Amino acid sequence: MSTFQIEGGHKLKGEITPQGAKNEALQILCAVLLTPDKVTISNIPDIRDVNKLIEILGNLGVKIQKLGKGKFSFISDELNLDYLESEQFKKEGSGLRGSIMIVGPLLGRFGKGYIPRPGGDKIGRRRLDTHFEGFIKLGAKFRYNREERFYGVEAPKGLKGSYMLLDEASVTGTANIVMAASLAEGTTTIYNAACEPYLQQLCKMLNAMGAKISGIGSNMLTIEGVTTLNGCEHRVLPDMIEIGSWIGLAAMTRSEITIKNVSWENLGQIPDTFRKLGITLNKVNDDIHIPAHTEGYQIESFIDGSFMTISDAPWPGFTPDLLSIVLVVATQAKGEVMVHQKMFESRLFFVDKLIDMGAKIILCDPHRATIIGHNFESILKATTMVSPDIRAGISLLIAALGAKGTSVIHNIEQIDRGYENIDERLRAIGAKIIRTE
Ligand SMILES: CC(=O)N[C@H]1[C@@H](OP(=O)(O)OP(=O)(O)OC[C@H]2O[C@@H](n3ccc(=O)[nH]c3=O)[C@H](O)[C@@H]2O)O[C@H](CO)[C@@H](O)[C@@H]1O
Ligand SMILES: C=C(OP(=O)(O)O)C(=O)O
Repeated sequence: MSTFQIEGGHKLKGEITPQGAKNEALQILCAVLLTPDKVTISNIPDIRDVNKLIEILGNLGVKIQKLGKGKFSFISDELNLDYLESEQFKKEGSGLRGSIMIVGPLLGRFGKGYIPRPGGDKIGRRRLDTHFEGFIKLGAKFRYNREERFYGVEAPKGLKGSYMLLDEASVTGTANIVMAASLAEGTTTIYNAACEPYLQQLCKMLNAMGAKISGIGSNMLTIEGVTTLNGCEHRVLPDMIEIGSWIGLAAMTRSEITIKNVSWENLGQIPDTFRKLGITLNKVNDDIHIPAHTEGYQIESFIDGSFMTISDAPWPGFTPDLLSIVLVVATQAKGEVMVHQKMFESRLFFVDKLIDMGAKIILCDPHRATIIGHNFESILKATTMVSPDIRAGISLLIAALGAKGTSVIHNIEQIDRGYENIDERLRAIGAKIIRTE
């Protein structure tokens, strides 16, 4: 278990460039399995989850070549599908959430796909019903081995397009079904589809490979199946969750920071949600400039004067992955806000650590927390803590950078799952942070 030692209370300054998006990269990497041709992908983040998925692809027989920083080519012309039934795969496949998305492409192209119960953040129940109900609608036979927690789908005669109304707008579920349906016979319509930029990017990539997908960006996707897909080149968008994390970091440390090349048109509600906390964000070309909030920042109220609530919703709503950041930033705002995490049941428990540091937070129930900001009149105290999940981890790191004294965060592997080389990048803008293995 590695550790960060963070000396808080220093102003940061400079530019930071976001990495490629973790959740997009996980989808895009799985899509390379759909074609025997070469697929070249750039802006792939060098993070634990993505590297684990690349390793799984390698073990499946995908020929992988590193072409430069974040740039790889993949050729899936001779796959070793026996790997899917090996003990090694049971271990490796369960190491991350994103591995679930190899099932759709394999089912579409080879008529079978298997997966152990995938890992990812322990932030509440994370069911997979939407994925498998979708595959069943496309004609696959489903089996689940409860003891081994191993899922399997088979369609030896191929998949047939169908209409489906998803029970929830699952991000990885939609990606999985879209990939399978691209190689099905006939037309598939997915209503209540998720439509995050991750999915828009995946659909654009599939169309570049010869798929026929329309409705991109909406919650109704129509996919006319094709018999084969070909190679393509694709570039992953900047990581909007990292961008939101750096906005929070700038506000909490009252630092002037420029976040470079953010792809403003793909940020949805993110800038305006931070503005509701009173944070000033300037659009300078495709960068976000955050001035030093020397006088602090004041949380807005709703038009009728009522108490601000920030909650998550499927895209184009506010992403649940940034609520932990919103929460930590609010601890030093002027005013009060309720954070309502609707999707996940166990993602707010990390507030205990912030309360230990002196933050005024009432955890109303597992989904809702009320934060009463200090307006920098009282600074958080340094502490020692364990990072429970990726976004709580980065939130605690931001809290530590804004706190007085030296904090220690254990289990930083959680942070490394999603943030590339974070200590080095933060040191480059003036943070005092040391990693010990
Ligand atoms: C690898 C990856 O891409 N992970 C992301 C993906 O996970 P993932 O695809 O696993 O998440 P899902 O979209 O399936 O759902 C996440 C949770 O939200 C609930 N739910 C979902 C949709 C809905 O309309 N209502 C609802 O309550 C689900 O029951 C589940 O508990 O999407 C999540 C939701 O944006 C993000 O937190 C994860 O970072
Ligand atoms: C919940 C997250 O990731 P995963 O779905 O990979 O666990 C996240 O990125 O915040």
